[in-house]
Amino acid sequence: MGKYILAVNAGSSSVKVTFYTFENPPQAIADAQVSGITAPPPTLKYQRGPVKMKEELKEKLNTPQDAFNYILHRCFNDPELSEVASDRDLAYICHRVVHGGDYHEAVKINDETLHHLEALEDLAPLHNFSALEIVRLCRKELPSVTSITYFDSAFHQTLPDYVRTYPINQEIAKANGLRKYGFHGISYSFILRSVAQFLGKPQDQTNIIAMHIGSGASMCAIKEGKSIDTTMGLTPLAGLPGATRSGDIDSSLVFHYTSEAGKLSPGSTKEMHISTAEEILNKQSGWKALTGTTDFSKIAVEKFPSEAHKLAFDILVDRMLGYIGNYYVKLGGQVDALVLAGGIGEKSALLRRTLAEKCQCLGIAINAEANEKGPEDKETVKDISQDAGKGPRVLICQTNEQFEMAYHTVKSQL
Ligand SMILES: Nc1ncnc2c1ncn2[C@@H]1O[C@H](COP(=O)(O)OP(=O)(O)O)[C@@H](O)[C@H]1O
Ligand SMILES: CC(=O)OP(=O)(O)O
Ligand SMILES: [Mg+2]
Repeated sequence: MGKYILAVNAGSSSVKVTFYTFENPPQAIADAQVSGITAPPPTLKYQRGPVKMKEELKEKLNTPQDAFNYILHRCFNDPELSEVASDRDLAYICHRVVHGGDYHEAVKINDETLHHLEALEDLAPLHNFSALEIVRLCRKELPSVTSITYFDSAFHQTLPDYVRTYPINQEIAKANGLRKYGFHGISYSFILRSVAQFLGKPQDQTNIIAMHIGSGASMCAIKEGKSIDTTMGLTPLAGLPGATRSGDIDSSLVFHYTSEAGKLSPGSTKEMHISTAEEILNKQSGWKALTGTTDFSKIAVEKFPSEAHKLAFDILVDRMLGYIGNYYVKLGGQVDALVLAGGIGEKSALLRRTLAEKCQCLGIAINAEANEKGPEDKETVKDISQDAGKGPRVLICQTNEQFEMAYHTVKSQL
């Protein structure tokens, strides 16, 4: 069996891949990311040891599967990365799968488990299809390597019944699996472990309000190490707005938006069925619809380029504040920290400052300089609070979903 782990995080517009050593904790030996798959030309960011590069790709990569295949062969053929040159060098491939239905933990892929996961594809076609295409590709091209799927939803299996249940006909709900699942759980698991360690507390005594704010954004109330509420729902559409997602809206809105809502969208394929309503709310909304950009670094700037940019920023802040208040109360005010993670949470000092200013009534204050500076490259958790002790601390956590999967893979084999 090979000695390395390949961890794959496939999104709709980007694919992130990291190779790790099989040791505790795993060490990254190479990291590659292709983004801009939906807005060509795609770009590759590649890091091997201290060497970092970024290039625009001439290749046509239409899907996350194409991007994964490209990255895999590029790494296998890189003479400077001779440790991983073929499937013989790999012990496991870990895949992030967003929707895991009722699965509580990761599963090894075989005919039966793959079949079960394929049955879930219809519940979350926009999110699961690409990941499963990559799983299928790995089984075909790298048949000697075991694939393990990790689910974003698994962390939220602890949601109480009254949180996970939608008030609709329960027979229909049960028959169709219609409940709140919640996502970004691989990230929340990384955040919980890292923050508990940073605070010097056991995980089962740690209470936090965690925020994973990237192109998909969500929040989670963690009480004594368990998810007790989260903003996403049956699918990642619910809760906060994102780059192209509306987040919470009145569900009847979509029938006023278009009479085609229930019809299949032009983006559907033979294998992947998406309704026009899903397409509009997942792909044509969010801050892209408001401002024309999916890049939040163009929105969260001191002098907003337009009223529309300011509105997009204010909407995100408003929705986040709503959930902070909600979760603060649900945690009985016993909150160790507000934790910001994800591309935006980790990089936008303006967002953090604005939230902190508006949460002063909870005893929250941040250190302006620490906030502006943000975390160093290898600093997993950074405390940016001003007055430790008065209210919850404010922390930045540089989350890492690929690491989390590799870490659990090593741990489960020890
Ligand atoms: N300095 C910054 N300020 C605000 N947003 C930023 C900054 N740098 C990066 N981002 C945003 O982070 C987002 C990507 O976050 P990430 O968690 O990597 O996303 P995902 O995994 O969902 O693709 C993009 O919207 C990007 O514009
Ligand atoms: C669950 C989800 O929204 O994932 P991402 O942020 O990677 O799109
Ligand atoms: Mg992500």
